[in-house]
Amino acid sequence: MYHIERAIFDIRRGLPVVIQAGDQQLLVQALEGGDSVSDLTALSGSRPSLVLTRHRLDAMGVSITADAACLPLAAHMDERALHALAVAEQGQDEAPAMLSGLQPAGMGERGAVALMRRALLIPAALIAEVSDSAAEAIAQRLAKGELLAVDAVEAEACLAGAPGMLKRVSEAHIPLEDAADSRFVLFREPDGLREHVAVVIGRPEAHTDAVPLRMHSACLTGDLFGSLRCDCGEQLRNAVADIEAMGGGVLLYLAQEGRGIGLANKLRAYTLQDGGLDTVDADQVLGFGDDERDYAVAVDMLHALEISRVQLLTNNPLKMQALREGGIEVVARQALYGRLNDHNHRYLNAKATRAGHLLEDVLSSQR
Ligand SMILES: Nc1nc2c(ncn2[C@@H]2O[C@H](COP(=O)(O)OP(=O)(O)OP(=O)(O)O)[C@@H](O)[C@H]2O)c(=O)[nH]1
Ligand SMILES: [Zn+2]
Repeated sequence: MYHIERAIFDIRRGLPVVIQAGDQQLLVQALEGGDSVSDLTALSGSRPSLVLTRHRLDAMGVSITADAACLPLAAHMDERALHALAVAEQGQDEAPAMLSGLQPAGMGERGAVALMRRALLIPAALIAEVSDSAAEAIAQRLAKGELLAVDAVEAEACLAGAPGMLKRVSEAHIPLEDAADSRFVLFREPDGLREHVAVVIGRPEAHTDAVPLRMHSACLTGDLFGSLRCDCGEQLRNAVADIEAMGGGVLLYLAQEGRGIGLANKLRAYTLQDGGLDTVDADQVLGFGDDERDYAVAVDMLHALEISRVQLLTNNPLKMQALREGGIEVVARQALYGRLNDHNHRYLNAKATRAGHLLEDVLSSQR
């Protein structure tokens, strides 16, 4: 894991890393850099390919069964065309004509996309096989520590986290406006990349039955700034007040900004939504699935807090399912709403119709 986390930092800085897939060596780079194609061509001695996810290809009208596919880049393809293919910031796509020659992604290519996802970048990768003529120079750079090499299998597994390895780091009493007796407990994932907070309200252990629980995914725009595009800020505050009124419980504040795609990608998705896409389609155009969140970390936090039976404050059936699959007993669900407004009603409608969220009550109040 040690190499993987360092590789993620290099990738986020726009540097190439080597992925070792069997006896094949691939150079991998994110798309968010500058002259990445020419740099990668020079370094590898071969022509790069672009790895795109099934979701991204689907959005361009190409259906594949594998998770990702690889497009050899034509010599004339410039950075702008590449970005149109992978990033889609311009909105709907001019891309399909450029998609001939797709090949199934191998282990190395899949590992590359997993690294991009974990790094919260666009889930597409530039990739080039290290040619015989470049092998010696690459070996020297690896030996000097100027380049990092990671194993393809480890790269592909980097999204799964390390169950049971979450570190409880620090805690403090933080009186909240709606819940004066609150304690923030900070947890850090073993690779050091993400931190999550459990807000322990009152004395959850006093519940002899199920502990009131909110699992809240971070939303900088809504939680902190009161963005009207979503209902997160109000849900967050209402959850604290509800848990206090229920006699105490826990709110898990999870580092899953933008349903796990990260803030940079959420802002891209918002721009695509301004062009007419709904919240699910916008994520798909960027290359993501309907919901990229994994709640294993929440299950770990509950284990650390010795909580195994909960009443969950949510409208999202996937959260209940994920907890049950993680061995937590969800004995009841309580709805949790924010207010509808002119800016968020399309978002909430899409959550209900596309993602199965239980929002009938709040949406029907507007009809
Ligand atoms: N990708 C993406 N994420 C969004 C958008 N709007 C809000 N979000 C994110 O969606 C998540 C919402 O989190 P939650 O409120 O915990 O979860 P939920 O799935 O709405 O379910 P409940 O609130 O529990 O019913 C946050 O991470 C937000 O940042 C959007 O348009 N696109
Ligand atoms: Zn939000």
